[in-house]
Amino acid sequence: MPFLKDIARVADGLSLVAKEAIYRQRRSDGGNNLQSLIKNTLLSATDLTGLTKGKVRKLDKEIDADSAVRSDSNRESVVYFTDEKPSTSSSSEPQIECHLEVNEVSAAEIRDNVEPPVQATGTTYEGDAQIDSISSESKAAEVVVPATPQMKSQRKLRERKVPTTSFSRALGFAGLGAGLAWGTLQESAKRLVFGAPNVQGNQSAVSPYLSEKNAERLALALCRMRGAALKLGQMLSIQDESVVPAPILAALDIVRQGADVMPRSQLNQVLSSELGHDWSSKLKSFDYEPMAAASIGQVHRAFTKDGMEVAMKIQYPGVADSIESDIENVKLLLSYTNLLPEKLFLDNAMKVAKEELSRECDYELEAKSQKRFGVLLSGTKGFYVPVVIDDLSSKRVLTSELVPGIPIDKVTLLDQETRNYVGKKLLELTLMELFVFRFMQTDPNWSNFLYDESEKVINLIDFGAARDYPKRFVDDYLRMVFACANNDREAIIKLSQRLGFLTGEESEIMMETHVQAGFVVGLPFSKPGGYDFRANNITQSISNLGATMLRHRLTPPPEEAYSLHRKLSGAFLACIKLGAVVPCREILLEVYEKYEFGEHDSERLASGSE
Ligand SMILES: Nc1ncnc2c1ncn2[C@@H]1O[C@H](COP(=O)(O)OP(=O)(O)OP(=O)(O)O)[C@@H](O)[C@H]1O
Repeated sequence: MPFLKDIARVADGLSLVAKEAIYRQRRSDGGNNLQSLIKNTLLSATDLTGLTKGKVRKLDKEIDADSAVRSDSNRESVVYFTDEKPSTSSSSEPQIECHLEVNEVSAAEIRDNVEPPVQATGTTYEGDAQIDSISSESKAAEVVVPATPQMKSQRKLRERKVPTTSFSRALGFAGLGAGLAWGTLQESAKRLVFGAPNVQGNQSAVSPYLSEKNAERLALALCRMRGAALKLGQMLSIQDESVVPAPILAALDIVRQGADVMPRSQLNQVLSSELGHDWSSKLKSFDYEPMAAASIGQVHRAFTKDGMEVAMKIQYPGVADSIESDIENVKLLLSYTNLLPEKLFLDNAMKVAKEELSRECDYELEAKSQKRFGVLLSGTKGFYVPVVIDDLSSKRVLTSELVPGIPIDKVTLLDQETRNYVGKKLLELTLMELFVFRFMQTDPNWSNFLYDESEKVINLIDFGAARDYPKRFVDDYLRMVFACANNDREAIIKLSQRLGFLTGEESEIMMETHVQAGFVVGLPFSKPGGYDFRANNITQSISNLGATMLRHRLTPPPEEAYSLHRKLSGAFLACIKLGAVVPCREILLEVYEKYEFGEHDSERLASGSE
């Protein structure tokens, strides 16, 4: 009785709204607020379900959707500050002396000529359907996330306040839940009358919950909510269609086109409370048009008093305090949709996500990691970490030297030699982080690597997800990578048990699938000479095996694996995207030969010796 189930879902969604209303009523000091409460509740709910409100931003620069070229003729968003009149007002608005000076064109602006003006960030992983399409060099740049026709058009970015209180956020999720349920009911009714769409293998055809409209609802709500839910969505997007349904992946693509943008008043409030009311006195100019609207914060270009061009990452208010509840709300939504496979061990993934997100919201920690990476990589050719500007940074604002460069997906437009070089550097960096520093930036989002062609340098940004790995884990992990590279079945099983990927009680099919997955991952490292990432569809094979493992595994992966595998698969996907030819085995051997295994287990596995 799917129809009854849908009605139950609507009821669930509405009961979430009602629950919030009752909760709010209990907290309020009487019945006076009831009327406005009901009004606000309904407004918030319908606002999020309809998602038609909000001020559409008048961008200074228009996107040319095809060429992604932006016109820089109008820079009204840049505000200039003078020495004479530092802002001392108690209001959050900075003192504005004059507008509209014309900046010199900087390297970063040149870079922006190949980027949309407000760049959404997010984990730019591709599902297998897209990886499939990379079969030749010429196709390397054409990979796109599948989007429904409705979604393909560029979404107009909206200027909308971030819901900051836990109440308004919970209400947002409740509204979304009700909206999704209502959408499901509508879709079910449509199907009753017109019949279900007959698209083979398309999950949206199977479940009315996954209609295109609902996916769009979900995406736009995430864009408004921002924060943990959005980040979680990005994390989920690493999964392919066998795990996360295609319409949801397509919805996440909308999200990547740009989260909503904070209105100026909210932005000024954050800047004042974080850097003091005189924040503008430390700057020559500040561009209110964000360079990027990310999940946790938005990034603005500015010039310091001494003329350094900087990127200021400003956190959306409230997101740090609502991680826990946001994730619980997402979990509720997911479980009531009943869409994700049980063996995803969602609870574990959510727990890890909570920890990662709280770290990512702490920009002081990120600044520390950024500085640490700066030191670690200072002697390594080909990489640069921008300097942190301490007196313009705090727990919720992070200011760094602005660095030029194009993100990895744009490097695909450059020649083969350059793509090989960038692919090689990315793989070197990944192995160095894990096996040399034991400290890794675990967010492989392509726009976190900005390639500066003139210097042949990859500028590294975004260290929010940087973390240490214990020596013992890294020791065994290196042994396992080596076992995979050498097709050593026994060692793979032994190490997988030691690392906690297997319990030893698994079925034959699970064991075999696990070993096969190890062989596939080890393939690029298995033979000397350049490995051509265009030649084999690693991710397709892994995904097929992964689907089997999801059905048969007995234990969730060790905690370290979530971030590590995200990063490692990101490095592979980047090489695939680049269509690069990379001497992977040589890179691994160099690391392996210099590696000093810990005392706890000095045994080198037989497969480890060359
Ligand atoms: N120092 C910098 N120089 C140049 N561009 C920068 C710099 N810092 C940030 N950006 C731009 O802002 C975008 C977002 O920055 P960043 O990745 O640090 O934010 P985030 O909130 O961590 O994003 P995410 O949603 O990926 O976690 C980057 O992709 C890049 O385009």
